[in-house]
Amino acid sequence: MDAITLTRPDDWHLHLRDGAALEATVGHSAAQMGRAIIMPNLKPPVTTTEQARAYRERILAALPADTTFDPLMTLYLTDTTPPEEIERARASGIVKAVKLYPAGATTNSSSGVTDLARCDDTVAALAASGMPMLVHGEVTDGDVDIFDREAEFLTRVLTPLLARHPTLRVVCEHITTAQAADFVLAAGENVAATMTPQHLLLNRNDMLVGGIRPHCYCLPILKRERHRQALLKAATSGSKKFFLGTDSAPHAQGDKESACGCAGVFSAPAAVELYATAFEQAGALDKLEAFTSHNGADFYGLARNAERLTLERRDWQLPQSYAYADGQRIVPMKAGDTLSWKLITG
Ligand SMILES: NC(=O)N[C@@H](CC(=O)O)C(=O)O
Ligand SMILES: [Zn+2]
Ligand SMILES: [Zn+2]
Repeated sequence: MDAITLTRPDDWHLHLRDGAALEATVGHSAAQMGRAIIMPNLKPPVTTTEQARAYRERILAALPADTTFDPLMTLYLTDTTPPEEIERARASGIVKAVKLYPAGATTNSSSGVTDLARCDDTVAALAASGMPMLVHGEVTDGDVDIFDREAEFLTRVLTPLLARHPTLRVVCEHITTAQAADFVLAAGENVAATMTPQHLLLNRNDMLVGGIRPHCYCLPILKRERHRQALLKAATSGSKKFFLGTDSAPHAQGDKESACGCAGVFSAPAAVELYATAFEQAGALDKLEAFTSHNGADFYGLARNAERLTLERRDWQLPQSYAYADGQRIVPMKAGDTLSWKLITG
C-alpha cells in the first residue's frame, strides 16, 4: 500500500501551553488535526468556564490563517470546584470535558485533587452532565513504585469511583499497561481510553538502555515491552473504546536535557505518521482510521470530520528541533529519525 486516505483525525489529549509557547505549538497540531481536547494544566490552571473561554480565544488568536482547527476546552478539577461550575461548563458549549489530575501526579498538577471524596457532589454533577471525566490515572503515594502507579490507580481509585458513579463517563488518558487496556475493555460503554504514539512505539529500554534519553521521559513512564504489545493489541482490536490522544506535551529543550528533566514528549509535528508506523508494525493499517478519526468523535457524541487527508508512503526525516518560546528550541519525538509515512496537509 503506497497511500492511505483517512478522515481528518482529532487529538483527544493535547497540551498547547500559553503565551509564546502557544504560538510555537498550535500550528503543528492544526496542520494535522481537525479538533483537539486542550489540557487545562496551565500555571495557574484553567478551573472555570470563564478561564476556558479566555484560553480558547488566545488559542484561536495564535492559529495560523486558513485553518479550521477547533480547540475543545476542558476544566481542571480541584478539591473546591463547585457543582455549579460543571453546569456552567456544559451550558457554555465550548467546554467538552473535565480533567482529573491527582495532586502531584504530573506536570503542573499541584492544584489537583487530593481526595475524590472531597468533590463527590461535583463528580455527581459531572456524571449527570454527560461530559466525560478525563483521568491522569496514577496514584501518587510515596510507597508505590513509579512503574506500578497506573495499575494501582485502577484498583485503589477508579474502581471505587465507578462503583459510586456508575454512569460517569471516563476517559483513561494515555494508558500504558496491559492492566489498563484490560480494565477499559471489561468496563461499560461509558469507559474509554486514549493512547500516545510513544506508548505504542517505545518501551522502557528505549529510554534507558545505552544512555538515558530525556526526550522519551513522560508520565505515565514508559513500561515493559509486554505492556506495549498489549496496548498495540487493544488499539488494533477493533474495539471502539480506544482512540488517538497524543499527550503531546511541549517543554523547552533545556528543561528536558537537565539534571531534573520535565516529563512530556513533544509528538505533535508527526503525530499521525507515528501512529501509522505503530499500526503498520502491528500489521493493522486497516484499523488506523477508526483509531485516529472515528472512535473519539463517536465517544464524545460529535460528528466525524468531513475532510479527508492522504498519508503517503514516503521517507522523510524529522528535524532535530523546532523553534520554541523566547528563542528556545524544542525537540520532537524521534528527532532526526526517518519515518516512512507522510501526511499530506495541503
Ligand atoms: N505527560 C506528561 O509527561 N506531561 C504532561 C502532563 C500529563 O499529561 O501528565 C505535561 O503537561 O507536560
Ligand atoms: Zn497526564
Ligand atoms: Zn497530558
